[in-house]
Amino acid sequence: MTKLSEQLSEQHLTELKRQMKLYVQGTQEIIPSEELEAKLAKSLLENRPLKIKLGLDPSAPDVHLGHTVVLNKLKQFQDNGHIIQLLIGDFTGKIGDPTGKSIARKQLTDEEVKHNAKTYFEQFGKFLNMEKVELHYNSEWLSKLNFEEVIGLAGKITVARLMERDDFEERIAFGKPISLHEFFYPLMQGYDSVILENDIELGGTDQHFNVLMGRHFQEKFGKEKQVVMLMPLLEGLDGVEKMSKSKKNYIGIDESPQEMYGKSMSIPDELMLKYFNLVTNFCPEEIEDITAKLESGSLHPRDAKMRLSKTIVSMYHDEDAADKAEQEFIAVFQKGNIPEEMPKHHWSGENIVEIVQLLVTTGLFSSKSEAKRMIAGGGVRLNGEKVDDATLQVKIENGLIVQVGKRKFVEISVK
Ligand SMILES: Nc1ncnc2c1ncn2[C@@H]1O[C@H](COP(=O)(O)OP(=O)(O)OP(=O)(O)O)[C@@H](O)[C@H]1O
Repeated sequence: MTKLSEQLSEQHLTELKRQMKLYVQGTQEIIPSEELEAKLAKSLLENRPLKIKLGLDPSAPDVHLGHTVVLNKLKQFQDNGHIIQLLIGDFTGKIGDPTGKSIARKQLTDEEVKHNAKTYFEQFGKFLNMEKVELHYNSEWLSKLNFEEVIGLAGKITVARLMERDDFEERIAFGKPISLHEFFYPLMQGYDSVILENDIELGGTDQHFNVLMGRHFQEKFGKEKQVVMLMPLLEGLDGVEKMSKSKKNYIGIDESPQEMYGKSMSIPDELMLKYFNLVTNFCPEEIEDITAKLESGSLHPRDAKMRLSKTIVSMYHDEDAADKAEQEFIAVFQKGNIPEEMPKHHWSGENIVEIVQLLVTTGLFSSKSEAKRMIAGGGVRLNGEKVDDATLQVKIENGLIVQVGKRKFVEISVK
């Protein structure tokens, strides 16, 4: 217990414990945890809300479930009366955040930055009360620094400290260039915290280096140091890589109920509990219950995943849409039925064709060898019948339904 918390009333102490428990839940790392407790204690004593910063690189305008991991944590703070500061890195966006990239990112134009930022705000309204959110653009202060001030800022950090960043180390090791301006990215992100005087900065664990810069520079400028809270990274549909727009392994929060449901059903079983933890609002007891039932075998993983998928759809659409998406999924994939609507392919070739050629011509595969592999794996059906033979000659008929895996369908139409 900190000294400050000793000055708290019983009521405040209970509140402090409640909030600490909430914020710690699901968070991967708090640097340092005792400072978070001290800041919360002070906030209760002085009846002053804390300021929580989230920095956003405006190069990714589509909010996906990965982003919601940090957004849900922000919402907890907002629900408890704290102030959310969203910082759009419009100035830094022009440089390009090198995090996780082995080459320099392309620089964005003013228009691109503005458009992307606007899209972010619209989508964040699904989580946060935007009327209470403070919006900041770092061009407000960064574009005003003169060269002397920039040199002053650079004098407050060593090159060795900047070189600790993994992707810089990697690029040097592989002989790839790093431009000097890229070194300024973490400096600017740190300086944002000096200006915003935020108490906490939130981010995914991939932001570890950047958010620590805020602590470093606030101290150098004689300010109270921010606490850093890092959220675990949510893997995408492939189950391996971080969910990310550029990796195309994401579930966007603006996607249709059917798309969202289908994509959620395709995540690997091993990731299910992580998704329950990070992207739903299930309480720890409910998740423990699901875990125990899965372990004992009394809950089938498919049923648990259906519950997850339905929850995700109802969070971003509504219960009715979630029910409908589920019913459709059951009809199509579990009973082996085919959907009412599917893409049509107007056939203009021979009326007898080899199955692999049919799969390539309809665009279901880009090569015959890929198509052959799928047939060998039992993933191709014609009018619901499994195809075992990759040399099968198919008679083209109007209304023929070609199916690949559980979710891809094409209907052939012949004029
Ligand atoms: N898959 C994820 N899991 C958890 N947090 C994430 C994930 N993707 C992004 N975040 C977090 O969301 C915040 C905003 O991220 P940012 O705008 O840099 O997106 P990004 O990582 O570039 O996304 P993308 O790779 O899809 O373009 C950061 O704190 C980042 O760590």
